Amino acid sequence: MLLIPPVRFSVKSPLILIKKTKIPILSLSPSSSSSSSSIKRNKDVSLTMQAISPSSPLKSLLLTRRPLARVTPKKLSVHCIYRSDPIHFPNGIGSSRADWQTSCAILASRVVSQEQPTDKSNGDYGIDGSADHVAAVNGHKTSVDLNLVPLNKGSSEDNNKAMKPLTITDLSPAPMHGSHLRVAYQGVPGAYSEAAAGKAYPNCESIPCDQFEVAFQVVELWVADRVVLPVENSLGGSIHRNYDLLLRHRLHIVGEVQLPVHHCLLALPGVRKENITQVISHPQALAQCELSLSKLGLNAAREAVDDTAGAAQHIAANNLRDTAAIASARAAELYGLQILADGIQDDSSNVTRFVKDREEEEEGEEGDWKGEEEEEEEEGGENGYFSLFK
Ligand SMILES: O=C(O)C(=O)C[C@]1(C(=O)O)C=C[C@@H](O)C=C1
Repeated sequence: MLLIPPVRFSVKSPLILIKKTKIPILSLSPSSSSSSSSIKRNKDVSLTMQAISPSSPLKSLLLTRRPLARVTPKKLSVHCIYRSDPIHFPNGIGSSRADWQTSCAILASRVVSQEQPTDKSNGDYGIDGSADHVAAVNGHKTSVDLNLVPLNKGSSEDNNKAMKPLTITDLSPAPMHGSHLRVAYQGVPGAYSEAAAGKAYPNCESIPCDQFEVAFQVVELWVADRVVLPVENSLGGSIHRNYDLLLRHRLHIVGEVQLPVHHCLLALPGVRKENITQVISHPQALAQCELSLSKLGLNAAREAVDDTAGAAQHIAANNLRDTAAIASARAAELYGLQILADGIQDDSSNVTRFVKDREEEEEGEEGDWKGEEEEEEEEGGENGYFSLFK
């Protein structure tokens, strides 16, 4: 797993950005009512995904449609500012993925061209360059707009890209194996789900998402290749909400990984147990440490938040000197907190079971990814924790 280098909290939050992206309006449902939609169009028709960071992981993807003047297809590139390099698609097909994205941009331009304003006074997008943009179809003059991709005069390189037709390989799902597999998880860096992603897919590029729903969507939209999500804990039992999500989405379970969960009580440096009036964490983590918290003599209210590392991050961001978080030692390191107590899970063999999902396979594809799991088992992958659900 490509572990994200620890960031000091004072440093601007790490971002993953989709820059100046021209992508088609896919089956992206504006299902979230979140007001903090992360994809916006700028005035140059770009879609911009902003602020995917520990403080603000990948959020629900909402598109707003506006009248558009002109579309110039460009490549999609996803950047994480922990690393200076763009995300590469595994097994050497980076260029074909880029081509796919360019091709999608062509489709997008066809969609958005239907929204183009009727003012063509600048003659910008007529294929023949004429201002009134009258096209000939089958020898007949017609005033119907053909919605053609605009040609950049003088730029044959751009035009070649724009004219490239889609092929079957452009439509194949994201590559499966090797390094830089992109794995979505719910939470911020330091969450146990991030650790599970790294255990399930060593060398993967983990993608934090603020909600499980978003983690599912990013796989469906090929922003990520996999999602890893907790379904069961040895103390807390089944996580029903995630089973529901599995039923609702077109993702397929391809394996499981079990993660020993070792909780710590974290607070700002210098804060003592006696100062703590509130303990915040993921509800599962609170449940898994209930007895230990009492034994520690903490006279503190419990408050549930979205994920354990998010709790640690919240304390650091808001300089909360009366609040402690239950989270991992890695979260302490990432957000500059001290460990007040270590190993506070009530059961020393506290284990959470995560499943690995990928987009549902197309017909005829099954053999490939099944082989992938079998291969991992043969290699003793995940210390024998893998099992197939199929
Ligand atoms: O909050 C996190 O760090 C998570 O990864 C979620 C989660 C869970 O949903 O059960 C994962 C493992 C632990 O059991 C506690 C919390």
